[in-house]
Amino acid sequence: MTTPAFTVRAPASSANLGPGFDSLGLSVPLFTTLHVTPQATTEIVPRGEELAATPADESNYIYQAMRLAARRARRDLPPARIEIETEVPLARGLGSSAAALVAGVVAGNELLGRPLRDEDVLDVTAREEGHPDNVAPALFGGIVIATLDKLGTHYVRLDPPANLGVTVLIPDFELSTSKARAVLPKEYSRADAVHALSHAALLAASLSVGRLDLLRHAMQDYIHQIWRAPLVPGLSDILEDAHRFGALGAALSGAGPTVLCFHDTREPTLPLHEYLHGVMNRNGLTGRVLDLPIDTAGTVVTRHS
Ligand SMILES: Nc1ncnc2c1ncn2[C@@H]1O[C@H](COP(=O)(O)OP(=O)(O)O)[C@@H](O)[C@H]1O
Ligand SMILES: N[C@@H](CCOP(=O)(O)O)C(=O)O
Repeated sequence: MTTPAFTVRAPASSANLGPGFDSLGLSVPLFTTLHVTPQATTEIVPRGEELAATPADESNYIYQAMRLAARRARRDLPPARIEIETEVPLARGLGSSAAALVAGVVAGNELLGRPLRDEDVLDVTAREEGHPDNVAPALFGGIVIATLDKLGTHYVRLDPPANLGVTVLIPDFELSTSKARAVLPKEYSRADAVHALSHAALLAASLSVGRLDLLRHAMQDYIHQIWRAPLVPGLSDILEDAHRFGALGAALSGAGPTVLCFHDTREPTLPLHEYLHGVMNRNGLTGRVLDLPIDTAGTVVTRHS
């Protein structure tokens, strides 16, 4: 590969964290990376097995995202060679589409000489994807609480509390976000609404002041996980039992099928890994279990001279 003019690196994200449906998420250090070189014609080069099925032409989601930046800036996108790599598994609930969207909009903005501010990038990407709980952590890193409504996108970014780490179980099967949204009810009772808003508020507050002891209670959710559980074998068991193996709290990551557990980084995670592998085995699944820190950098642009 010739040296690109610049590289954009956007992280994966874990959305919802239980009750924070469409509003609360965090970023983890698995990256989608774009290497961009201005040249006379546009060339899209997806690399690696994970991206083998993604198009190598202008219909590629990342190129479409770059054009969104140009449209927002009312400019034409200059032609470039765009090489795409990713460590984010697609359609597993780790925000691969948000990482692609954010990376693309940031790359388009960079190619245009940065006419858009971070707030514009957030607004464009949140409107496009509809899930600020993925795009805001992918853009800013850390833990983000965000709202998206007709007044725009508003957010607060938190640095992760000390000693808080993440363990993810990433099954080998794909589950598209649209399929996992289609199983959700259209309406909820007042009791469900009160349960969700009180637990989401407690979760945001607990994360902001480092009350790790409250996470397990605060992460209870009846808005989306019970409806999605039939699509994710073993999820209900993990939500019920993971605390007995060291998890500080557990949730479906995004729309699944990945499951996220919080752990205390001062404690061994081997019992949790053994438990999670056991759940997969009992349900006839294969997959990976990884310990990850919470990413704090968000999307990073590196210029190569
Ligand atoms: N790096 C990428 N390049 C092109 N398309 C991508 C990339 N990452 C994700 N996508 C698109 O996003 C889809 C997955 O989005 P989605 O179902 O929302 O799951 P996820 O939870 O991974 O975001 C993929 O099937 C693919 O169409
Ligand atoms: N709040 C959304 C989040 C989807 O996240 P993804 O990583 O699965 O794309 C939802 O729960 O539908």
